Amino acid sequence: MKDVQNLEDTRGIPIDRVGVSDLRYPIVVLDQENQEQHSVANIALSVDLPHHFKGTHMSRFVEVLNRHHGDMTMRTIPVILAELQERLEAEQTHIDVSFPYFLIKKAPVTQSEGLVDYDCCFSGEMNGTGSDFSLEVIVPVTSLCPCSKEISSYGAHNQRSRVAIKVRTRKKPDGTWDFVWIEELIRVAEHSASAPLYSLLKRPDEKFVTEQAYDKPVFVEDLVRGVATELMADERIVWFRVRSVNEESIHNHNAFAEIRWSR
Ligand SMILES: Nc1nc2c(ncn2[C@@H]2O[C@H](COP(=O)(O)OP(=O)(O)OP(=O)(O)O)[C@@H](O)[C@H]2O)c(=O)[nH]1
Repeated sequence: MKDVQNLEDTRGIPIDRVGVSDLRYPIVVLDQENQEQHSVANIALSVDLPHHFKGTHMSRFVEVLNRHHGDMTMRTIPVILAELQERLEAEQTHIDVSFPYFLIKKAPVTQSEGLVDYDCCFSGEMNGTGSDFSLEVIVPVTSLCPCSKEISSYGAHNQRSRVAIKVRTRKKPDGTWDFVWIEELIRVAEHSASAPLYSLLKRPDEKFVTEQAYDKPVFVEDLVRGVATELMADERIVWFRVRSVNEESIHNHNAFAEIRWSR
């Protein structure tokens, strides 16, 4: 059977990234409370393709993924990237693993438990000079406007905000990266907000979070500065990007702010 992918291409045009995307796959990630958590990821795997190759070997991406049975951590991802380099004879390999992470949240007064979902993404890259890993968590929170509260006789406009925190951690002497839990980044975002979000609130809880938000008004600028302050003080973090988008309740548009920083 002819191997078309192995034919030569004569146009002299290398391809930066080629591979598979939107591959839905069951994964297992580390969970601070329960050791591990099962989820379903949307995965993209790719490699670079030198100009003289007609095509990459797409089936091998899935073969490599299958060998790891969905075990997705900052320790297994470099191994997957190295295997992709070898199986696909590639210089550069990339992986993006996007998945929902669920946290049991206890309501502030009744302690009623409910699950809140957080969009997360592990991204990894490996090339001839080294490797890179980043973790991103998008944390929905409440923000209540300081200006609205100050100028109004009563009430203040408030809304849901999505705080996206993407971090890179310090590389240790053994070549692995310092570890940061998803839960830690969720807490950092919630510390900067007017109030956290919950899935289950009884009336005493609703009263609590309503007054909690009113007592802690924050601009979108305060949200990102609060996160930045905490991450800058964390020696494990060597780079971060924090971006908050407020789905403004008084406008038909959003407010946003972003800080990028490296140590
Ligand atoms: N490079 C490339 N492959 C494609 C494209 N469309 C489909 N394919 C894939 O080509 C794959 C088969 O090629 P290979 O992965 O090389 O399969 P193979 O040659 O049997 O396996 P190896 O011996 O490991 O190379 C199929 O799984 C298709 O998904 C495309 O546009 N480009």
